[in-house]
Amino acid sequence: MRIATMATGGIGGFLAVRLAKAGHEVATIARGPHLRAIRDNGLTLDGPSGVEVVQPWIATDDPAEVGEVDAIIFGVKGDALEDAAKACQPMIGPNTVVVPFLNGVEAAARLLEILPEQNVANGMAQVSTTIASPGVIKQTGEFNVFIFAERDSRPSDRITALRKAINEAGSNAPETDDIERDVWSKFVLFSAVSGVTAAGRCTIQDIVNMPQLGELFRRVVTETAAIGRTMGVALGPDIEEKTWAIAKQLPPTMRASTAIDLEKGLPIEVEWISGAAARLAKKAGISAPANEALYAILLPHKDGNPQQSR
Ligand SMILES: NC(=O)C1=CN([C@@H]2O[C@H](COP(=O)(O)OP(=O)(O)OC[C@H]3O[C@@H](n4cnc5c(N)ncnc54)[C@H](OP(=O)(O)O)[C@@H]3O)[C@@H](O)[C@H]2O)C=CC1
Ligand SMILES: CC(C)(CO)C(=O)C(=O)O
Repeated sequence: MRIATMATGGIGGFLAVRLAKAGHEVATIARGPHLRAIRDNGLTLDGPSGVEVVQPWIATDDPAEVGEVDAIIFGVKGDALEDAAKACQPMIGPNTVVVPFLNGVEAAARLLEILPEQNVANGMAQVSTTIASPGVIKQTGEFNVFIFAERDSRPSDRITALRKAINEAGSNAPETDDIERDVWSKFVLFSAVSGVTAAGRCTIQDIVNMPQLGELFRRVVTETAAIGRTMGVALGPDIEEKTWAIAKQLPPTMRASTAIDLEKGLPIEVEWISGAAARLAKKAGISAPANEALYAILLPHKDGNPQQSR
């Protein structure tokens, strides 16, 4: 397949290495020192199963150099979505599928404001990866699951082809019969992991061990699940308990990317996580005080602290 990563950070870079290794033509869209390092030294994935290096089919900051592709792995931080969507237009043909893996529940709808309806799918990722240094993607832990589908979850050849490519490349892309439920299920978990580990400057272990943090976590989970249900998402009746059980199984020292970015003084995706929960709750006419409080606490740090991140 011809696949582009827009862009080539934690999500795009991980899949770019796996898919290029498996023989696909992968175009990596990147910029600045990261692009220069990919061009000079290849793209490296440093993970628990070792170090892999690939030379992408094309590495560029100009999607026009790539032309039409079969699929675009769409992974940028929430605030970069609109610019990235506009920039990737030259790679989109009538049957190109654009799969967003952003955290939150609004990426597909936001893409639809910019890209043709026929091109936009929906997805979510469970993996822990980051750009460790220019040209190098670091994976923490073994888990790497990518769930995606057409927005209405109907089967399609292009989704089947991309799933097959990702599965054959050694990652995990299971089928789903309801992508909206899956995106929301991750949001139920992530709104709590993100909000509490970032605002509490704490780990999963602290949440599990400290009753006060555990209580806050469970309140966020309950609120976010209620928002989803009010919006008509078919979340299971036991998602609250299941989410707490999942939290207890997460690596004890884990924190959300939001917490890690906050600590590094980088911009954080608060608007698309705690902020989205607060905003969607208001729209649905229900109250979400825990999400609102976490949003307010994190909001001053939304744009990061450039002095700290230097
Ligand atoms: N990484 C992970 O483990 C997971 C991430 N997610 C979600 O996936 C999304 C993507 O995360 P992740 O991949 O980690 O993010 P990263 O910050 O690692 O990567 C995003 C990359 O996109 C680049 N970029 C943004 N806009 C453009 C553009 N217009 N042209 C070229 N490059 C661009 C950024 O470059 P620059 O630095 O120059 O801006 C950066 O290199 C987020 O919503 C995240 O929450 C979800 C699950 C797991
Ligand atoms: C919690 C995790 C690592 C799960 O994929 C995540 O999505 C993030 O921190 O951004």
